Amino acid sequence: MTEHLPPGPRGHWLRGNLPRYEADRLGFLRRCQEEYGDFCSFDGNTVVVGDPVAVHEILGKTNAEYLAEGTLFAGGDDLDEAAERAAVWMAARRKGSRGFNRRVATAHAERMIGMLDEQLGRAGARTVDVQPLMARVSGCMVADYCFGGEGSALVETIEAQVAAAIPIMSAARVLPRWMPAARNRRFAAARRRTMAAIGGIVDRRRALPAPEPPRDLLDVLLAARDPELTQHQIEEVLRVTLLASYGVPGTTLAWIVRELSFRPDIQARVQDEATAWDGRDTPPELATLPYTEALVKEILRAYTPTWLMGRTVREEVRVGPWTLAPGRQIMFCPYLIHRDPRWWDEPEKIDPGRWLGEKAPHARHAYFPFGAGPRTCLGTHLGMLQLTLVTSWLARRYSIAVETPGTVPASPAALLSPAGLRASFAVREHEEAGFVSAGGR
Ligand code: HEM
Repeated sequence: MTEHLPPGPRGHWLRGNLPRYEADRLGFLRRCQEEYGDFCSFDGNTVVVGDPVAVHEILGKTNAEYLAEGTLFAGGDDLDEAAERAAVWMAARRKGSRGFNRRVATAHAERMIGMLDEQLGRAGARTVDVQPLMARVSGCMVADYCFGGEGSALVETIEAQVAAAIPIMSAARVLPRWMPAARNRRFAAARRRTMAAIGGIVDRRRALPAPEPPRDLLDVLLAARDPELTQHQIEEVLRVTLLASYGVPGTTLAWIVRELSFRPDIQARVQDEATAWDGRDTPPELATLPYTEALVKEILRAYTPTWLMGRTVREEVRVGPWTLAPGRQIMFCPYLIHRDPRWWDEPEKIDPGRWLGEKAPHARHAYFPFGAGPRTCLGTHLGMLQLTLVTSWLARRYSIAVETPGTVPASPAALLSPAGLRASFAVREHEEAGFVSAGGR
């Protein structure tokens, strides 16, 4: 078959569409869709897909016709080498996914509210930047999930690696990894430190008797049998988990903070559910927080942290009416699909209630904050649990004062975050006693 790419804006003769994209990423993608429809060439190498059914099909064929390896906009990756990396990861992922079980998640849930209290306690009465604060909370949570109490020693190392990865992940012009650019060198050094820290914890834990039941993801990975996971597989599952979830729930929490303070009606309903729970030793069951969970789903719709995703074509494929050659990049924007009036009623309105009806509030495949297909998020259940419980506890225990909540712009970089959101968190008088848990106070 001959390649047949969709049309798209011509752009500058040398720099293509990058300058206009960089000036207003979401606006540019939206305008492309309005002008060219659901399939549009960003440049001669990257195709933007806006049709949710086509996106779902692409995600479903990942590892076969498409690869999740590779970075957005980057062309010329070695496809065989990327497919090899995908196969190694999938073998580790299959075994590692056993560590994402209900028992480990429940034990972790009992500790995570204490982590939120600790971080907010450090902020005291000061007005602080919400995004980094909540990123730290989510970093502490994932480190705890992976390593229990030992995780806290790793939080700053991971934070440094994420900081080194952001300029690479959010850039629209990608430099090959072998290029000795400062940002690539910083990333490589941070990655070496992360791997050394993870390897050290795995070695120490391996030398100890295995606890029953397993307390965290590392315990589960070390206990895997028939066959056992290799050291490399264990370290890969931990590395990918730490990086994939570092900051993603935190970004969502930052948007939730904004929404709770911006919308007293929503805050009141979340508080009602939170205060109906009278246990102080165990976190509430998710089933008792339907409105809070609906708010989390709604925020993940309207402010999807992973606002832009992509795949690399591995074999010649047909995408809608177009034919793409191996090596082409596909890009799709969950943010735009989640706000498209063809698939949603009143998509610009934040309405948790839309999730409380019998029927899904959207057209088929038009909601995918956790991705889909064989590379879907491993922490979907855990992420929902973390976000719902932390939101409930935030609304119950803290009075939040946000500076200018209505004017916070969405900043689409590596993640979609509320740029410049600042707030203070004061403990409500009747909540002074706080939550009592093993990992908390
Ligand atoms: C707000 C919460 C979260 C959101 C919105 C989210 C979203 C995502 C998305 C969109 C992907 C890419 C999926 C794809 O390419 O199809 C992903 C991958 C992943 N997520 Fe999450 N995530 C969240 C929380 C978590 C948590 C709490 C963990 C684990 C502790 C986690 C672990 C992972 C892993 C390991 C992958 C890589 C999967 C692979 O490549 O095979 N995520 N996540």
